[in-house]
Amino acid sequence: MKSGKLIVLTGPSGVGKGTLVRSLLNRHPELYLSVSVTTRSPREGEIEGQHYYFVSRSRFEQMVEAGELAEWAEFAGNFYGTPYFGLKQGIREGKWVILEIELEGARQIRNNFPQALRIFILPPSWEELERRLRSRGQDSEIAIARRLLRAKEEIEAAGEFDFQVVNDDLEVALKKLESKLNLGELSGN
Ligand SMILES: Nc1nc2c(ncn2[C@@H]2O[C@H](COP(=O)(O)OP(=O)(O)O)[C@@H](O)[C@H]2O)c(=O)[nH]1
Ligand SMILES: Nc1ncnc2c1ncn2[C@@H]1O[C@H](COP(=O)(O)OP(=O)(O)O)[C@@H](O)[C@H]1O
Repeated sequence: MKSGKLIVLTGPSGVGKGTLVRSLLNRHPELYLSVSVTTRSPREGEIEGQHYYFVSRSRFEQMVEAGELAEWAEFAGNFYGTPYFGLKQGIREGKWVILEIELEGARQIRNNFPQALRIFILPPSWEELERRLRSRGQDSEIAIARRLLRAKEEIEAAGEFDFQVVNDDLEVALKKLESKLNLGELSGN
């Protein structure tokens, strides 16, 4: 894999990773999002193969044993992993592959693909992170509490990443990401 072609995006749940990635993908066709497998249940509106591949715990374990995942981790009671087939597909298409993954997975990628560019997304404040998680209105109180607990650990590890971007104003954060990734000007579409 050529240098700079693998991008890891990590940050606490609710910080806006998904929102940022969707905007980047809309504006830059050279980017490719790797779709993860997860044992989490689909949220309302989530589409199989687009947001995630939703699998059973036993299917996930099979994939781990068969060596089909480039990295995997447990997060807030569910398993998540990056299938090699998505990475390969993105590379075949000559694209920059983005992995939107949590901290443990990002650490595995650092060990296995040291050339990957690793970015950490920070919230403007703790209060705002909590507000975003709740306002998304997609998770139970237990799921939110687990995500907030994990968020503390993740934010403490932000310094391990190549650079950090604060997602306060969305457009400002997008521009910063684009400039760091050398993606050129937003087309505005
Ligand atoms: N290690 C790893 N983490 C993943 C993967 N896919 C998603 N995640 C992370 O798992 C965490 C939970 O994701 P999700 O349940 O969709 O919740 P959300 O981030 O709050 O929308 C987030 O930090 C994701 O970035 C993956 O393939 N591997
Ligand atoms: N810059 C921002 N300012 C205000 N709200 C935002 C911003 N970025 C994302 N959000 C909102 O915060 C919530 C969580 O965003 P999401 O992309 O789902 O986060 P993540 O993928 O990191 O869990 C969503 O309701 C989203 O619309």
